[in-house]
Amino acid sequence: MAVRIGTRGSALALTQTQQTADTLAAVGGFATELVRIKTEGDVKTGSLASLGGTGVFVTALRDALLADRCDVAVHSLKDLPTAGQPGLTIAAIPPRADVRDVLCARDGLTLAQLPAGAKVGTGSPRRAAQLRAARPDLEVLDIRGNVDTRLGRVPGLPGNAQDAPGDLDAVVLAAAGLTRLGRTDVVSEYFEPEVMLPAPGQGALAIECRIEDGPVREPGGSGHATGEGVLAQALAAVDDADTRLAVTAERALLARLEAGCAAPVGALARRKGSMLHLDAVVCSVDGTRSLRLKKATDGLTEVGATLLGIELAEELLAQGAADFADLGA
Ligand SMILES: NCc1[nH]cc(CCC(=O)O)c1CC(=O)O
Repeated sequence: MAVRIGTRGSALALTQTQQTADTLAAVGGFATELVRIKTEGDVKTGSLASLGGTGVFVTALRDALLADRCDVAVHSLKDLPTAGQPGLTIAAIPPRADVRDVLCARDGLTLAQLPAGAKVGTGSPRRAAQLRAARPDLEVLDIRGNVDTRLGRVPGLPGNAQDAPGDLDAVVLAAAGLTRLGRTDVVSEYFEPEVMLPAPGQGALAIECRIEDGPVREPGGSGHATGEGVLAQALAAVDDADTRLAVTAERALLARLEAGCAAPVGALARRKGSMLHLDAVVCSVDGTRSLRLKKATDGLTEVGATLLGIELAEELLAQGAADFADLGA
């Protein structure tokens, strides 16, 4: 019987779920079948920030797993609330894609080349704050919708109809989504993490399943003791230890800040040799205040990564991050 893989219906979700399904099928030697699940985030309109609550894209997929309507769900890790779901486990975190945010501007313009007053769209307070910090003279607008809808608002981007009207000069998106969709031709600039720190978990996927179907995880360890089933073995095989460590640190920071998915918080952990380095920024949404700190650890275990995230969050809080940033957003 085929392993049922739950997915949202957006082009990005379908693409990344299909790619993950193909990898699992190849590694595990079993058949897979995609099951489409509608989520609250797909149904409601209004700004993403105003939808409120974390995980609008996630709840329906989790419900489907718990109700045995699918066996596996593939999430964008940055959309996954830091609180786990009883009965489910993040069974695998595959190797991370490009973590950067990108500018998709008309006429191939870079951020520095956009004229004063140019309209830049993003639904993310984190991106808005870092954009405003870099270019206070821009008009940053709150937008939402799937990747194609956002790109469609910038006239003349590759892939948009020639005569399509657009109301924005640029939008900011994640490189990872565009890469998965094969749409990096719309990118006019890749933002290095020094300019814009990505969201915790950006560029990574989380493969979730019911606990009893997943690999048996070693608490405090960095690896897996593999469970019995073919699905558990395939999940353990696609898990990437360095990506798991990095996102563990980023998400521990977010959790300790008690910050929601729409909070103006950027974080990026990277392993270099025997050290795990974590950079984090907390901003006021108007871009006038920000606090950016970094910290490293040689504790390359999930416990070490978690402590790194908690300690850096506590340093941010001790220096007043909660006073100027709306962490509850
Ligand atoms: N919030 C929507 C979302 N969730 C994950 C991605 C991109 C892929 C990723 O970061 O893994 C996107 C679109 C975007 O931010 O451009």
